[in-house]
Formats: sequence, C-alpha cells, structure tokens
Amino acid sequence: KNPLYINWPIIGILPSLVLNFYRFHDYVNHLLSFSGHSFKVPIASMGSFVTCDPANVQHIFTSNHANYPKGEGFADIFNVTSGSLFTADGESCRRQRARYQSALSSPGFVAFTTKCCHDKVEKGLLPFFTRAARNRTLLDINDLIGRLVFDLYATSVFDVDPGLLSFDMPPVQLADAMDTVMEVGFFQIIVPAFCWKVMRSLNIGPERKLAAAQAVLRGFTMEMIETRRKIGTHIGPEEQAPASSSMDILSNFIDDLEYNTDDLLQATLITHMIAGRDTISTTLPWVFYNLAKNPHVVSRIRNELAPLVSRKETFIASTTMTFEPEEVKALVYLQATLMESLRLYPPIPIERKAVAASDVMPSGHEVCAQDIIIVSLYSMGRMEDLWGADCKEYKPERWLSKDGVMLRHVPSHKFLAFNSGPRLCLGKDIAITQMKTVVASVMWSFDMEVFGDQGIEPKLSCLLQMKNGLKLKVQKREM
Ligand code: HEM
Repeated sequence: KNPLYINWPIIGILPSLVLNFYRFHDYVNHLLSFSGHSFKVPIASMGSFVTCDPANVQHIFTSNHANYPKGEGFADIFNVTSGSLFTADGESCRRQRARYQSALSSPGFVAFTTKCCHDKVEKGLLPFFTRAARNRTLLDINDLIGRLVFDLYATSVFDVDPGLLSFDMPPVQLADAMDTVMEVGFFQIIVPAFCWKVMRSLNIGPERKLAAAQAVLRGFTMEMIETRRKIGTHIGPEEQAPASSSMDILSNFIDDLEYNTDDLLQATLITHMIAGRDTISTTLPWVFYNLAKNPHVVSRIRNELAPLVSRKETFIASTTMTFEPEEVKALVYLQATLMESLRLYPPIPIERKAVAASDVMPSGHEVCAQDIIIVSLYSMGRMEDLWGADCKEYKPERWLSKDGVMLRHVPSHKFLAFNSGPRLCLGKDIAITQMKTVVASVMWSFDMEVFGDQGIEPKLSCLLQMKNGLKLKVQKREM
C-alpha cells in the first residue's frame, strides 16, 4: 500500500492530500481509479463526495439536476460574477440562459465574432509565427494565445480591442486578474470555507490578491459601461456606425431592464469574458502541445485542409493562409484533434456541485444535504473502462466513425468538457469554430516542435492552464 494514499482514522486523507497537493489532478485521478471511480472524503473541506463515474455524472447533471445546484457556496467563491448566469440556479438560471442563448445565436453577433476571429488570426497571430520562424526565436504559445483570446473576447463583449496581441507586448494586467480569480477560486473550493472567509474578512493571504484582481476587473468593466452610456448604444448615426455596433454583448444587455443594476451588468460581462477567454485560452496551448508531439496528426490535418486551399484562387505558398470559420466548420478530423485534447486536458478540470437533499448515487454512495460534490473531468477523460487501454495516448481517431468520415457521438455525461444536461455550455459551437480557425491557419503554414524538456504540468487553478507556459520552436513549412 502506498503510504501517500493511506486513509488515516480521524484525519482521513489529509496528510496525503497535503503531500500531493502540488499534483492535485493526478493525485485525485489515482484515488478515483483505485476506488472504482468514486469515493467519500472524510474531510469536509474537500467536498464529501468525489466522482468521475459517468452514471453518477448523468444523475447529478441531468436526471436529478435540481437536487445538485451550484449553491450559495459557489456564488460566495465567485462573487465577482454574483447574480449572473455563472452563479445562478433555478428560475434565475433558466431566464438568464434563455436571454444569453438569444444573444449568442443572433446572426449579427455570430457574424461579428466570426470576422473578429478571422482578422485577429490573420493580422495578429500569424505575424508572430512568421517573425519567430524568420528570426529563429522561441514562441511562448501560452502567452501568445492568452493575448489573442483576450483581445477576441474583449472585442466581442465591449467592441474594444485592447491590442494585447501586438509586437510591443503590452502588460496583461486584466488577463492576470482573471487568472487570479480562478487560482484563488481553486483554493477556496479545496480548503474549508471558514479558513478563506476569515482571510477575506481580514483581507489577507490569497483573499487580498483576489480583492485586488476583482477591483481591476470591476474597474475595467465599469469604465466600458460608462463609456458606452456616454456615447449610446449606437456610435453616431446609423450610416457612420461600425458594422459591429449593437452586436457586442454589452449592447445586448445594457438596455435590458432585467440588468438594470451596475453590479449585475458588470457580473454578466465578466461572466462572458470568463466563459470564452478562460476556456479557449486554456485549451489551445494543450492542442498545440499535442500537435507538436504528434506530427502524423498534423499531416492528417493538412490533408484535410488541402482541398480547401486548392479551391482558393490566390494562394501563394510563401505566405501564410487564414481559413474562414465557415470553411473549417465541416472538417471532422480537425475537430477530432480538438476533442481529443479536451478529453485529456479539459480546461475546467473539476466541477463543484452542492447537494440540496440527501440522495443515493447510482454508484450506491449516499450524499447528504449540504455535502459538496467534486466531479473530476480530468479523471473522466483518463478512465480505462471508458476510453480503453490506450486512454493516456493522444489519438484523434477515437472520435471518428469506422470509415473515418464522421464524428462519433459521445454522450456529454461521458465527455464532460462542455458540461452536460440543462447547463450545457452555451458557447460550444462558437468555441469549436474559433479554435478550428486558429489551429487550421497555424498548422497549414508552420511546423512546430516542443523546445527541450520543459516539464509541462498544470497550474493549481479552476482552469487547467500550463504552469510554466509552453515554448515552441516554429518553422515555415516547406511547400
Ligand atoms: C473550449 C471552449 C469551452 C469549453 C471547454 C467550455 C466549457 C464549459 C463548461 C464546463 C461550462 C459549465 C461551467 C460551470 O458553470 O460549471 C460552461 C458553461 C458556459 N459556457 Fe462554455 N466552454 C467553452 C467556451 C465557451 C464560449 C466561447 C462561450 C461563449 C461565447 C461559452 C459560454 C458559456 C456559458 C454562457 C456558460 C454558462 C451556462 C450555464 O451556466 O448554464 N463557453 N462552458
């Protein structure tokens, strides 16, 4: 028996949790595989029930979801989004979801975000790759993608491009503030609430850092709201207004009477930034990491892209190529490469749920009112019974039908990266299209290699970000 995993009387797994905290997700994965995919934790701080069992997940997220809200504890942890969809349950969640869905699916918003993505990749991202290939300098893909996605989401929310993705590399204070919210949030999910609540009331430790980060985010969103109120939803007469005017998220909500307090409007805008920026900027570096390690997958992506390129009239091999989001939508192999990366590296590695009333899980475990449930998405993607003996390997083929021409359907309670049930991610299609645009455009023109042995590992955060970034050697592809 490994002493690191001993469940002691009274103190339970606390010593082993402390010793293994630095590699939290792998540690939990290990405990889950030893325990048959679910276990109860005698330390209330860590949640009393931890699972990655798809039957339990279906029960919690779909069949009996009303009994498993996010709960007040979640709203306390992410109080910078207080009242918004991110922390809402019940009727408020239903209303806000419907409102949000209509904003995200409006043709104007879709066209606006699609164009932003194409332009940012062409004029912002690819020039960095070209420069790094020419000068033989390393690219910190984590930093670069962080800047790209922050610009994209600030533009889609406020119609303002902060220009973080520019050669002079401006400071990323706002993006750092968003990362802090997720890092401190992780600490708050794991340690007993009374610990961090005392720290919060004294404004010390991580809570001090969190308060400063929240002030930065609130200050920025308030400035954006006030500027918009001054100039109105439409920037001048209709004919002078940019194509994007009234398409961004702020325009969608600013005149809505349900969002008539500054706090709720701010929280809603921050939620959108978190929903899109945090997830995509966490996912893409892992995708590039997997592709750099698997050149045969890159060749297959290029084979899938080749017919699109041959249809373009103006392709010059020595320049770069930016694909249109509409063009890449139907590419199944490219999509499989993203899904496979999300399986192994889900950007949201754990989900926290509260228990409203006592219940018995399909696995036979009992949960009581006030318990906390932690679902490990990270472990779900690494279960041998579900994904086979090669579950640790990166194999996009597992997502394809036998003839390789269609994507295989995998139910969301088995592949939870986009959540499941009535709270399924509302931006899934947008996210997939944007990520496909980025990956196709980069991989068509550039070869990449992971530089040296960087000891790639995840940060301790509610996001599965890379702890030390990812340095890539890039080369213009010979065509
Ligand atoms: C790789 C990309 C993405 C992944 C893996 C992802 C995953 C998720 C997950 C796991 C949740 C549930 C989170 C929770 O509340 O516990 C969620 C919710 C949500 N996502 Fe995404 N997401 C992605 C991109 C996006 C984008 C780009 C948007 C918006 C354009 C978006 C909009 C939302 C919204 C509005 C919710 C809240 C739904 C609700 O609480 O009922 N997501 N997403």
